[in-house]
Amino acid sequence: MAGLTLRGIHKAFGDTAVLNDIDLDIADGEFLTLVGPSGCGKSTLLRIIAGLESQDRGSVSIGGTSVDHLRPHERRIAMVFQNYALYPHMSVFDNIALPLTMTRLNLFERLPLMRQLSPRRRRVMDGIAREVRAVAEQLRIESFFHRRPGQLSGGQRQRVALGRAMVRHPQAFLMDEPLSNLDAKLRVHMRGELTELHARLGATMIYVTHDQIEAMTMSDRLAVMDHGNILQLGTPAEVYERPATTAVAQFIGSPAINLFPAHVGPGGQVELLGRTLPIDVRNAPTPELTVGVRPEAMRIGGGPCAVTCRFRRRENLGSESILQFDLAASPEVAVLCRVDNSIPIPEGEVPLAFEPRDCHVFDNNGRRLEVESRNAAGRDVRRASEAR
Ligand SMILES: Nc1ncnc2c1ncn2[C@@H]1O[C@H](COP(=O)(O)OP(=O)(O)OP(=O)(O)O)[C@@H](O)[C@H]1O
Repeated sequence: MAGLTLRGIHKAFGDTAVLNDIDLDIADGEFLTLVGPSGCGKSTLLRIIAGLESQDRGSVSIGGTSVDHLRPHERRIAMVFQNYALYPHMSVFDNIALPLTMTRLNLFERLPLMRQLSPRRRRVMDGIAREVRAVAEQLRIESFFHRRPGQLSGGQRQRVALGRAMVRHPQAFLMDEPLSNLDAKLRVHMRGELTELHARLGATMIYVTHDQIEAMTMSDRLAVMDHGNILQLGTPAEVYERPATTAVAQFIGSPAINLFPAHVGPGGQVELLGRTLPIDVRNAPTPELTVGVRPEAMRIGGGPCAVTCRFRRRENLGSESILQFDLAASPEVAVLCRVDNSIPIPEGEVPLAFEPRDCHVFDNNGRRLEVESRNAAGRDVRRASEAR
């Protein structure tokens, strides 16, 4: 396995730039996820790493060596796609063995007629069969070696596609939304399997998804992308706890973060919908602010930090519910609150409270401010300085 380095990767289709000078270092054995909304450039970046697309500028290195001049199959990286890309007329065994038969048998030896006649072919195929079996055991797919892809479930097909990637012992795995064709239950199962596989193989994996739950649960680090830029690179916890921009805050976290318009009050504190919050923003670069509070940080009830809302509807998730409210002052602003199901459904106008330390403050350009806030007892709970 190997680490990867991307430097200044730029790509445009016609006049439209889809990747803007991307720099990224992926450590050997790391599980890095490219996550972001549809069309932000994730797949294009992956295809450039694989050599399936060429960049306009910049370079890709694998294991410290530039691969810009190499064709896809020479880069020794394996790509797994959402549509599996299996050959429907071939058995599972033949699909997995294909990368090995293509490189180890010559054209003549690949002819069906030669199966019995060439002793060298038999020897090579015995070796290939051993390797295919070893990979299949890891993925628990030996029992359907003789089936065709059409006779498998989506999860089984995805495992076959993984097997075909693994058998090549690539320097890195590139995965483009590999679970997106599976139903919800199978996705959860395969998430676990992929995480275990990564731990077992110690493989470098670059994974593309627009599903932020996959990104949060599987990755060592996330690169959150938007409009061809990496907005933030960090561990799932860092990105969730300290989103660098409003766009990252909105994309990471489910249900999505609540965003409220606010500004710097006369005393240099956050003023939100007529209330002064004990959060020092004297150093904010713009007077207009946005305050984000995650639905799980809001509770029904009053307090020094609260917004008045009107109950709209409840989404029951089993043990807990997402309650949707309209902001009383601006009914077009939806406010979400994640609560335990033991809490009675509120009626009419209710206050929703939160702690100052749970507020994410952003300037007018959507950039995070590291702020100083005081808790109810008046103690400082955060230091001030700009995050980026
Ligand atoms: N071959 C192409 N020709 C022209 N435009 C393209 C081509 N491939 C991709 N694009 C455009 O480049 C942008 C980025 O596409 P890309 O597939 O990388 O996005 P993505 O983040 O992977 O999206 P999704 O999550 O929907 O797969 C999109 O606007 C897309 O329409």
